[in-house]
Amino acid sequence: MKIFTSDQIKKWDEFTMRSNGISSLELMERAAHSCAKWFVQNYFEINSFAIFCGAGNNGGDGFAIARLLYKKGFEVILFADESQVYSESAAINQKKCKDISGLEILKFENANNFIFKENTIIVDALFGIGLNRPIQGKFAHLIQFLNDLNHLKISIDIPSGLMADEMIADQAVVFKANDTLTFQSWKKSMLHPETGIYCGNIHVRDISLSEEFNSLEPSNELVIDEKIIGEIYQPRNEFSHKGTYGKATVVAGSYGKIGAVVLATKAALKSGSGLTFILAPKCGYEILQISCPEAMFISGGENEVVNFSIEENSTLGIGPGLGTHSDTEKSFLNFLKTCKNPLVIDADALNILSKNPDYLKLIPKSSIITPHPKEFARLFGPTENSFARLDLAREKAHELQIYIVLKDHHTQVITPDNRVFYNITGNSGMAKGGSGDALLGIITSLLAQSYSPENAAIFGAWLHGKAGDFAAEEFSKEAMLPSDLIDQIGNVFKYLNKKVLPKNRKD
Ligand SMILES: NC(=O)C1=CN([C@@H]2O[C@H](COP(=O)(O)OP(=O)(O)OC[C@H]3O[C@@H](n4cnc5c(N)ncnc54)[C@H](OP(=O)(O)O)[C@@H]3O)[C@@H](O)[C@H]2O)[C@@H](O)CC1
Ligand SMILES: [K+]
Repeated sequence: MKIFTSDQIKKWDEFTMRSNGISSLELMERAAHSCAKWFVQNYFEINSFAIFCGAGNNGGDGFAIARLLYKKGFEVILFADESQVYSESAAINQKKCKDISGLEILKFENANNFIFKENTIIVDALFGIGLNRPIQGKFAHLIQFLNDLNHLKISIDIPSGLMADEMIADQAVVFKANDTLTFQSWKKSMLHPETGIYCGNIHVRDISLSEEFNSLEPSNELVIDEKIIGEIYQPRNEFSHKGTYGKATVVAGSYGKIGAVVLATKAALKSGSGLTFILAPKCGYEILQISCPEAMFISGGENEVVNFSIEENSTLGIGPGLGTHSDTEKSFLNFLKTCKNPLVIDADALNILSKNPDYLKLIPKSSIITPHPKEFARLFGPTENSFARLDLAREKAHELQIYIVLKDHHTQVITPDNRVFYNITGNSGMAKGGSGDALLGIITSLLAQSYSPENAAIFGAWLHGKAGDFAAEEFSKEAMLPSDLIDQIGNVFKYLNKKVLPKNRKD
């Protein structure tokens, strides 16, 4: 799914109106119906809504939703500033509400003294993607007041105070929603931690904006959806053998950190590589042979990996629990000098590379590195916020001609040609030591199976998150472990074959 800027979304709305032969008012009605339907489906038992409407088309949506919910028998109260100059469509919808005798429109100021019923849902239709400056004055007071209410809060299109594609100022006032019903596609600000925190759960509402515009309009930022995954995933060929699915080698571990090797290896095995090898120190030999009997062990030293004797033609994932011992560092750097094929690099291998900017030049072209924000900062320097971090990652991915999998709540896969793929699977239950080791194993395994580096990174990030979601469903976010995530990889492949492929395959 492409991510568009607010200007592009406006063009998309206009293109749709022209090509469908409908007015702005009709498109607004479509959007409002879609939201009203969601409210009925999800909150049928709650019959009270307080809807706050601004002067633009977002406010227009609010008025139209109020009318639709009222007509369905819900109790609705509207708050608006009657002195504001409404957009054309908002004015028409405001008038339609005024004409309904049971639908009261109160002033914003009245909200302070209004007694909201305990189960009233607060709906934010103050500002949408037309916000063009920080919120101040009476709107800021109103939003602060609403944020302090202990009620369920839902934003229409985007929480008021957020711009679709920009970072917010330090002291910005933003409506803090539990859920956001956004039209047609994700907005960039919903995917970054500093701004996404205001959105709650995102529900993308399909309002049938033009498919033609969507395919023609360029965007180098995308959300990894199931359509993309359906196109990447290659189901296994029944007439195949273990040689068909490549050789993956996990290069990892040091004394006391053999668990990281187990996790990375198991994740690689579960992701389908034909042959899986482990290059680890001897101290982990028994643990690894017992916990990962399907993998073959190659000794890389006594307590650390100091010898990169790699199985021929195998794809390497390097880093988990590797340690940064000077001998490990020396042999890793020497190995890199001879290495031409793309690698997957994480954790301590990244920490070694961060010691000297010249080391970065040793990374083979088209390799995939998987830093978390702290590792990223060690490698490339600090940035002010996640938007700036992404910009720097784009610069570095291009300069080094590598793929960067920037781990975050919405992990970003950045390609050497400046595209960004945001992952929307995964959850906070994965914020635990060991999750990253599993990701390295998954991506290495996919790369070994001849997925291109780009597809291995995108598919790997998605698969990892989806397995995490399945694990959270079964064990809770708190109790789920990275090993539970690995155990769910099989269910994700089953899901892909049953649910995703039939929808997305043309052949
Ligand atoms: N038919 C369609 O196109 C459809 C559109 N849809 C909906 O429309 C939304 C976009 O609507 P929009 O463009 O009217 O912008 P919106 O955010 O409602 O308000 C902008 C107004 O606020 C003002 N303003 C800006 N910043 C301000 C500030 N800080 N403090 C105070 N005022 C500020 C600005 O006026 P200004 O003061 O800049 O002259 C302007 O009056 C979109 O998110 C979706 O919900 C859907 O219904 C689908 C169909
Ligand atoms: K809003």
